[in-house]
Amino acid sequence: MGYELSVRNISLRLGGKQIINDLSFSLKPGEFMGIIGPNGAGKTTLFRMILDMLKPQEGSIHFRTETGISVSGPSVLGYVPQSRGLDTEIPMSAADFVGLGLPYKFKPWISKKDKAKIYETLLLTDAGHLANKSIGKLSGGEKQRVYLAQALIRDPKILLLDEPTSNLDPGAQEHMAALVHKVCRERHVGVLFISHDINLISRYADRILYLTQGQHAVGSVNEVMRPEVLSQLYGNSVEVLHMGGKLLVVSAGNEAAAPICFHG
Ligand SMILES: Nc1ncnc2c1ncn2[C@@H]1O[C@H](COP(=O)(O)OP(=O)(O)OP(=O)(O)O)[C@@H](O)[C@H]1O
Repeated sequence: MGYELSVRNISLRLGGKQIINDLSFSLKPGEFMGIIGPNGAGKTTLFRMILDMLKPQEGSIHFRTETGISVSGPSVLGYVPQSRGLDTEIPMSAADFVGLGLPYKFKPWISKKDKAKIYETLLLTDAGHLANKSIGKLSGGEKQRVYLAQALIRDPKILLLDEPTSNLDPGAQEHMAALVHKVCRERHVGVLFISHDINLISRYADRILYLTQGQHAVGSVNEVMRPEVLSQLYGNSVEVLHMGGKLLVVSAGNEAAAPICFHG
C-alpha cells in the first residue's frame, strides 16, 4: 500500500529569519520530487519538520494511506541525512551498518531472517558485494548506496534523501539517482530528493520544489525553471539559459552575468 505526504500551509521562522513561508505540496505514492535551492534555503529544515524533529509555527504535515487513514510520520519514513563523517577506522562491516536500521531488539545476535533482509536490501542498492567490507573504507558512491540500504531496510513508504549525490563523480551521481528512481517506481515509494543539480534532477523527477529566501515554487521542471518564476522567487531579474542541453540560471541584465546557481 502507498502512503501520501501532505504538507499544508507550513511556515517557520528561525533566528528571526523566515525560512519557510506558507508552503503547501503533496507527494503521492511512487512520485519522485526533487528539492532544489541555494545553500541556506531551508531544504534540510523542511526535512526536519517532515521527520517531526521540528514543529512548523503554522500549518500541518500529514501522512495518509491511499484509503485516507492517517499514520505517524516516523513509522513510514526512510531518511538519508546529508553527511555522516564516518571514521575510516570504524570497525563495522557494511552489512552490520545496514542492520542498525532494523527495529531494535533485545538480543545480541542478528537472526537469519534479519541477515537475509540485510543482504536483500544491499542487493537492491547494488551493494551486495560490499556486505563484508569495512564501511569506513568504502568510496563515497559505495557509502551512499549502503546508506540508502540502511534507509530502506524497514521498507519505508516515503524516502527523504538529503544531497545523496554531493561529492560523487557524474557516473556515481547518475547511478544513485537511477537506483532511487527504480525503488520509487517498483516499490511505490514517494521520494523527496535534495540536490543542487537541476540537470540530474530533471532526468528523474516528476516535479520539483524550488526553495529560496523563504519563497518557493512547485511544479514540473518546465513549469518552475522559467525566468518569470525564478525572478519572482529571487526578487531579481533572472535568466534561464539552455546550453548544450543543460540549464544555467544567471542574474539578468548584467554584463558579467554571474551564475547565481549553475546546474551542471
Ligand atoms: N536551529 C536553528 N536556529 C537558527 N537558524 C537555523 C537553525 N537551523 C537552521 N537555521 C538556519 O536556517 C536556514 C536554512 O538552513 P538549512 O540547513 O535548512 O538550509 P539548506 O537549504 O539545507 O542549505 P544547504 O544547501 O547548505 O544544505 C539557514 O540560514 C540556517 O542557518
